[in-house]
Amino acid sequence: MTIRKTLQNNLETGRKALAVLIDPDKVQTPNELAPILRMASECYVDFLFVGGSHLMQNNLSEVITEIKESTDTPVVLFPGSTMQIDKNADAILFLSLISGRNPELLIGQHVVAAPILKNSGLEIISTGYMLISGERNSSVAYMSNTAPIPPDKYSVAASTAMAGEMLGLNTIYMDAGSGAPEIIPTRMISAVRKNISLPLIVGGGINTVEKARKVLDAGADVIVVGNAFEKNPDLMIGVSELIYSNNRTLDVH
Ligand SMILES: CC(C)=CCC/C(C)=C/CC/C(C)=C/CC/C(C)=C/COP(=O)(O)OP(=O)(O)O
Ligand SMILES: O=P(O)(O)OC[C@@H](O)CO
Ligand SMILES: [Mg+2]
Repeated sequence: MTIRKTLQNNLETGRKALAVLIDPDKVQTPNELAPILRMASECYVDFLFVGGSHLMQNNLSEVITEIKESTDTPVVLFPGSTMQIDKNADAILFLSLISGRNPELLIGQHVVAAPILKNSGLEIISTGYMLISGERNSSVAYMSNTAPIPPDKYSVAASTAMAGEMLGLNTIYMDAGSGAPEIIPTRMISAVRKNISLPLIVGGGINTVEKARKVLDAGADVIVVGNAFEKNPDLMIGVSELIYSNNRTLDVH
């Protein structure tokens, strides 16, 4: 089954999913990934997202090879640019930065990437990527040269997601930015959830089980955790149990 289909089924059944974000820049040699990959294979992890807003090292393909050697969990590229395409992954979030007004990130890089992706064998998951601002400027906001949506503008967020759905995108990804001190306000997540019927991915600043619960309860279908697992891989146990306990209840019925 494709990842798109899995996400669509999850939306219909109420299943939730956990994506662990691996930043290739945070490892000097691929074997440094061992602790996080071991933890991910022991926990209930649905996807491994791989990418960064800006990569300093040219090690994406090595990192993906290492991941593929140690786990069957689907690897989904989460690219900051067209340079982050690797056909050994399973899928790619084909991000269009719909919260911004930078044409390069709305459609420009997509035109460049399209012929390469077409022959890559990667599953393409078109994704309306929405940055939400917090008290700190995120790497993505800076790198993309775009203004994120203010955290109290719920109707702007909902309308942006609705437009993404009407344009035919497969998913919406709301991101507070990597390492954000606060998660996206739950009222904003709910406002988006109520107005679209696409799988909703939410990430940025999820660094406790309680924050993960809030984001899931507000309506996220997939939560993405990066920084917190890099600092403390053991946190994956609690967060994945939260997802598992939600999904297990659904299996019983
Ligand atoms: C069309 C293709 C193939 C590429 C373009 C993709 C687009 C439009 C990207 C939009 C903007 C962007 C730069 C997104 C990057 C998102 C990302 C991988 C964030 C991961 O977090 P970091 O911001 O790297 O975290 P750290 O600051 O912790 O390193
Ligand atoms: O690193 P964290 O804060 O978990 O963020 C994950 C991801 O949504 C960033 O783009
Ligand atoms: Mg990074």
